[in-house]
Amino acid sequence: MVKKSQQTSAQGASGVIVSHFGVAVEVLFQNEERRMVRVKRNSGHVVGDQVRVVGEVLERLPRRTELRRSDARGGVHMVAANLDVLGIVVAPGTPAGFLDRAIVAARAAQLIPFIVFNKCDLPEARAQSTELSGIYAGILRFFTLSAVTGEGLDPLRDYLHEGHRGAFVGTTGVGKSSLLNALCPDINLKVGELSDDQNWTGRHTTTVSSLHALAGGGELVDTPGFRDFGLVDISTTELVAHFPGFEALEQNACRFHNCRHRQEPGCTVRDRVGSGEINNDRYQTYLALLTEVEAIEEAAQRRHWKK
Ligand SMILES: Nc1nc2c(ncn2[C@@H]2O[C@H](COP(=O)(O)OP(=O)(O)OP(=O)(O)O)[C@@H](O)[C@H]2O)c(=O)[nH]1
Ligand SMILES: [Zn+2]
Repeated sequence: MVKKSQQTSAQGASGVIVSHFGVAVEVLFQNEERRMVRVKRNSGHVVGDQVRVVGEVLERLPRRTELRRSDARGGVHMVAANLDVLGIVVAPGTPAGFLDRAIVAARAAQLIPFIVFNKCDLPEARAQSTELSGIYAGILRFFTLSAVTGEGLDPLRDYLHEGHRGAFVGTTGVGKSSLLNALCPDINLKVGELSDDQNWTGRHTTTVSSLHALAGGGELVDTPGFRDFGLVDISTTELVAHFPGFEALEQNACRFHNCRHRQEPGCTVRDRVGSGEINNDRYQTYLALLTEVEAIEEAAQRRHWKK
């Protein structure tokens, strides 16, 4: 009997990268087989990459989406490929502005964002979750839950079971790990098993990132290196195109195609704020964020000119 993976070895067998150990990746093949394949450090492969394996050579197939992060020194790193959705996790006390930025960044990366308001068991959670769901629940999926007590987890499970592949982002301490553990109980177990394999993982087991299939459908990517880092900075163009609250705006609604919706004549956004169709609070939040993003862009330009 020739195994299916051997039959297809000439053209290569295709699969998806489900774990990354720095010097090796684990590939899950279409026939459900799993195998480790060595890669060069910084080879550019990430979890979620669709690959073809010929012998020991990995060929990466084109990506649908890319999730990237920036580090403290402004470097940009790829986190995961081919995600569909991005769960933006907040909890009581999350700084205002984080949500809008994260939503814009997700949409710019062609991921569908959804919001998880975690720690709803805390007494101070109620007022803030009501306020945020009032703003966002009409715009995107909004889940209020507690990763610790399990309250409110089922609607999120159902959403993921629709077949989405996603990951969670959020500031430190909002409960991303707790949420992953609650949704995929096998997560700790898996990491433990793999770290016994010293030949492949060596000292680098702590940086492993992995893709987990949920029993009822859907997949979640655990991205340990992502926890403390922000999403890649957004540009003014992305902000204008993706700000939550401006969804109903048709393309080229304003007189100028590159309208920033501030002072420009013929600005449909300002008209709609005037008529109440666009919420004024949302508009003011947009203007504040626009000013901030412009300042970041100008500072980057100045650094560029000095070089
Ligand atoms: N009360 C309450 N506490 C929670 C909940 N979820 C997480 N926590 C607590 O919040 C703290 C941080 O949780 P983590 O899951 O480590 O948060 P994280 O977002 O992964 O944090 P980083 O790894 O630093 O980014 C822990 O003490 C958790 O026990 C929740 O639903 N309710
Ligand atoms: Zn405008």
